[in-house]
Amino acid sequence: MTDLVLEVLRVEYAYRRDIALRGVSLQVRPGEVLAVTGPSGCGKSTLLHCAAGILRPQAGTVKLAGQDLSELSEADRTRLRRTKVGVVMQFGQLVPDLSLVDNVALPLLLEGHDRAASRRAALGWLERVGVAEDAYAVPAELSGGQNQRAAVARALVTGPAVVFADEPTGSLDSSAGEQVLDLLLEAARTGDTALVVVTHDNLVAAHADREVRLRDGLIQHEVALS
Ligand SMILES: Nc1ncnc2c1ncn2[C@@H]1O[C@H](COP(=O)(O)OP(=O)(O)OP(=O)(O)O)[C@@H](O)[C@H]1O
Repeated sequence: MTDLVLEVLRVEYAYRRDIALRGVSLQVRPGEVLAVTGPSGCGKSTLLHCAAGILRPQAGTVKLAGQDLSELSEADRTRLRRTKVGVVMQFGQLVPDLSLVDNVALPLLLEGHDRAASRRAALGWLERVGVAEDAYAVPAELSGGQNQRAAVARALVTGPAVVFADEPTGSLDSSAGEQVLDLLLEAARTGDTALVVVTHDNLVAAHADREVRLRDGLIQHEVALS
């Protein structure tokens, strides 16, 4: 039994002729915070999408919560993503027509939980991230910081094994960014949810346990930070 929540082994990914990853390997333990850094275009987002099971690498393997993604059917991959993975993107990417509470309840509803229980859990998470008073507003009525807090709540509501965050503070001012970062770090420190965060933000990287720096689709170096 391996004590790893994520294992990426010699992963390669190309968008037609544009090679984004040239054989990247990394491992993440439960509750660990890994920052993925590097210059624009080096492959950070592609790595995150491969690790989260959103993109299928052309070579190499990704094991998420002990399961080799290449051995799963599309339906099983989707199910694993829904139950074990939370995702936070730079601009929240909430469903625009749904209120915050319905956005956060959505992953639970998709898993077949009943509506009342899903909404109760969603409200609880909106409270924890500090936007409960905005629960019935739609994203366009709220600030980027409020939306991003709700996106964090949506990522955590299923109790995932790992949260993948792509520049989660990139669209926020520094105070809103720090609050969102604190919420993600708290989930890692207290809930054993690992966090893999792509970032250009030195503050985010400084809070990680480890930093993996990419360059031209390869790991340039890996640093233990704590
Ligand atoms: N959908 C796509 N189609 C074609 N090429 C792509 C696509 N997405 C990314 N690429 C290319 O793959 C390479 C890696 O891109 P990726 O977005 O993973 O890098 P990144 O490090 O996350 O960049 P940034 O910091 O600017 O977000 C780049 O050369 C990019 O142009």
